[in-house]
Amino acid sequence: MPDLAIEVESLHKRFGGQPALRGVSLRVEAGEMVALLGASGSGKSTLLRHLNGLHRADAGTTSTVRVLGRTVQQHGRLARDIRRQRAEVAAIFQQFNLVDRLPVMTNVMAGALHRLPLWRALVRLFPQAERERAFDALARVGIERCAWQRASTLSGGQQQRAAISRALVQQARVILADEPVASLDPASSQRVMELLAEVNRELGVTVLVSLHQVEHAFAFCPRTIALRAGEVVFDGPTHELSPARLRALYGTQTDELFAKPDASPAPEGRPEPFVFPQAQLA
Ligand SMILES: Nc1ncnc2c1ncn2[C@@H]1O[C@H](COP(=O)(O)OP(=O)(O)OP(=O)(O)O)[C@@H](O)[C@H]1O
Repeated sequence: MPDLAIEVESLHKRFGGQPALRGVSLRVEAGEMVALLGASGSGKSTLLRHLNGLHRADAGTTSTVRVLGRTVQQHGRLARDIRRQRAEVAAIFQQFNLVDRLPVMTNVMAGALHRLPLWRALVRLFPQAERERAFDALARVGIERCAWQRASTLSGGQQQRAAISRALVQQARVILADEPVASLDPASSQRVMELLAEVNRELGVTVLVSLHQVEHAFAFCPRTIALRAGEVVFDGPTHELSPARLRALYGTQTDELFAKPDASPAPEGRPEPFVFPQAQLA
């Protein structure tokens, strides 16, 4: 296994002439859990989408992306074996992770498609071993009872947990999670972040998770990379991101990075979500 899971060198991306990423460079070691923090429009999704080749960097730049030691793209050209590379990299989005009309189990087993012969994949005929793997993965995230429900009947938090189980079935070595908790209530957000941290800690999966809100970075990610207007403005231990430092980095956008206080209590047996004291922001 390579020491570096993710290497980005001088990544540039423009949309319609407007820069979205301006020379981003970063490295993530295998086994790290890193938060990608930034206010709306700072370039988090755009960066993540370059890591699995869903976006191509600007042609004519020296932009380079390597994941798990293999080149994903260079100078705006995708690697020829990009599909094979994606097999080891799972993407979890804010929503629309699942095919609504299919059972949860089928959605989760889709993580195994890259291991199946084409004819089995086409008719979705999954061997028993893959079914068992999928069931174990659902049990790990605590939604095995939903296995045969349509995906559309799951709550937002359960859908994210199903997406994590699919990543487990995929046997991904890197998880790129793009604001996976942005549309969830505090308790569900906490659970989804706990699960990502557990997968990182217990299975050694590298996790790069983009977050709007700094509280989750403090609670779950030892390291944070912060973006502002397409540039890395901080890369270091999360605990060094004091409110004063955030204020210096983000100015009037700082408030966007903190959760609004929530009156509803956390469910029994779960810790209260971390809330950074708002007073310190002033
Ligand atoms: N497909 C696209 N076409 C045109 N502009 C885009 C596209 N995707 C992103 N952008 C622009 O690039 C910039 C960065 O957007 P991006 O979605 O990466 O930010 P973000 O940090 O993920 O924001 P959010 O937290 O709101 O999701 C923004 O100005 C956005 O409008």
